[in-house]
Amino acid sequence: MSQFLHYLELPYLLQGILITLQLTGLGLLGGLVLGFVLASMQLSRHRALSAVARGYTIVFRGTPLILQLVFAYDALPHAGLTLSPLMAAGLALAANEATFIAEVFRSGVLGVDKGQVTAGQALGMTPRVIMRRVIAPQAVRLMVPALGNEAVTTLKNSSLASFIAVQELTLRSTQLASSTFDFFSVFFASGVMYLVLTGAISAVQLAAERALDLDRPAPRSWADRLLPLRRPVAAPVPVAVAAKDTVADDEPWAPPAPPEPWEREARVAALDGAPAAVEVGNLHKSYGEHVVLDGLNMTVRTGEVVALLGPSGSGKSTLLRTINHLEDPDSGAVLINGRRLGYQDNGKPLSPAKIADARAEAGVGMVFQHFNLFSHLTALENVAGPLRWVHRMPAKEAEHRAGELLERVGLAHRAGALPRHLSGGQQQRVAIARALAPNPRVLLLDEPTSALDPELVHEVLEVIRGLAREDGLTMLIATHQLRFAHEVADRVVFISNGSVTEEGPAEELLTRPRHPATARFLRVMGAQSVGGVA
Ligand SMILES: Nc1ncnc2c1ncn2[C@@H]1O[C@H](COP(=O)(O)OP(=O)(O)OP(=O)(O)O)[C@@H](O)[C@H]1O
Repeated sequence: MSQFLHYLELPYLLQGILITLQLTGLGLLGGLVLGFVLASMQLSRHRALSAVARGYTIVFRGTPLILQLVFAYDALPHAGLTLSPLMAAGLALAANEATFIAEVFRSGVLGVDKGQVTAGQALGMTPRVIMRRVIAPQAVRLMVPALGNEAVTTLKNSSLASFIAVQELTLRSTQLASSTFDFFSVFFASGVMYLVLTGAISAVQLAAERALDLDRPAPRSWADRLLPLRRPVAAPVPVAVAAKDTVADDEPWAPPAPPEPWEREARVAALDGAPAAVEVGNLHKSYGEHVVLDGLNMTVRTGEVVALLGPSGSGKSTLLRTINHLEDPDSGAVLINGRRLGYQDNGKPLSPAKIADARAEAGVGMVFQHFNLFSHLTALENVAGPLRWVHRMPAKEAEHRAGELLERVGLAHRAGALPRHLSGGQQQRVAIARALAPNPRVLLLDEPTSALDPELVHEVLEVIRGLAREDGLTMLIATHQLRFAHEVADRVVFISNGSVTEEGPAEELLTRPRHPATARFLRVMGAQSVGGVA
């Protein structure tokens, strides 16, 4: 036992630990830098870069590290690069680790929900802003456990450097054991030293995971306070505001009646002669052989609310995404307030960064079926963030506007909540507030209630109804809610087989369809909804 304790504090072995740590640091830092480059190349749109990175990965992941160590130490001098044993081992470790770390980076980036990236694009964020504000913060959280693992692996792999005579802990332990013949005590002490080192890495990993944990409770001890990156807790909100979100049990919700004929007439008169906000001309879009939009034409006037109906798979989402240039059309044109989004004046497509700016300028807001909120941000940050990052609004002003909009959708009391702590209806209301924040001229809503439980549908419809009736916002809404379309829409456009089958005033089309396909659709959908349309 005394020998074991003696070895634990023997300077010869302690210096070995120092060299092990240097080697691990070289391997890990080099691996992180090279891994980042490799992951970026693999994720790049340029096939040549991606192919080079994959080739590198195949070679360095598919050959033993020990061969790579020997190569770096013995073969590189023939190519004119002579390195010390420590540097050669560090280089080999870094080159090998990089392939695994690149996979960690890549899976972290790919692990972020694609819907959030689409939402970022729709909000006018450039690819760089999306990477920095949406993907990276979430990818880092996904990557920490795997990176901790890689750090431990690098530390253990550093022992292979003994093959090229690097004086690290394993080599020194072997030398000591050979000279003292006290194999058990020496290797036991060496094992304990490795355990302390890997334990320290695990502790750092756990601390990082905790620091990045969005659900971390408020700090209770001084140690908690040392951890940075805590999410701010929203200030309590007056009960009067909080009460807005709840519906009393004894007050059953009933859908409001459709507008009176005079109300409809007043709206028709108000819209008469209004300029076109969205013009879609001869739009074609196919996915491979599958033709989704086949020469579709339609117009939405400023201030008009148009309900887009059609069977499942008829291309409603594709149309909305193409209007906002989230999809490239194969041919045809989309004009937003008279301007073609996504193209230069000479007809050439804009770069992704320029498209993002054009989107922000065009003022098209979008609400998605699955909400697509940024899951690492609170409700308030979801609304305020894009105002700061895209529209350069000062933080205080952005938060103030976000607070107002959350109050408007009845969610001021949930401003500090993460999306996963909100119900589906609440998430969709936050998504609507986020889309409204930059004051869009046109709002596209892609089946905003179809992912919601039936009892949550009305709270979202109430908000949209308010936008149509009180704010006079131009809206194009893909929906299966016939009663809602009847009540809110000025006009209904029915699409099937990639083009407009029938369109007309909501009242007329929903109650007296002319085309058999529309009549069939309304019969099926009407039978599914309680009470049908009327
Ligand atoms: N990225 C894609 N790649 C291949 N096919 C796609 C893609 N996006 C949509 N589609 C196909 O295009 C067709 C139209 O899809 P879209 O989502 O636009 O229909 P929809 O009318 O919105 O349907 P739903 O009412 O069910 O949401 C579908 O057959 C769908 O499978």
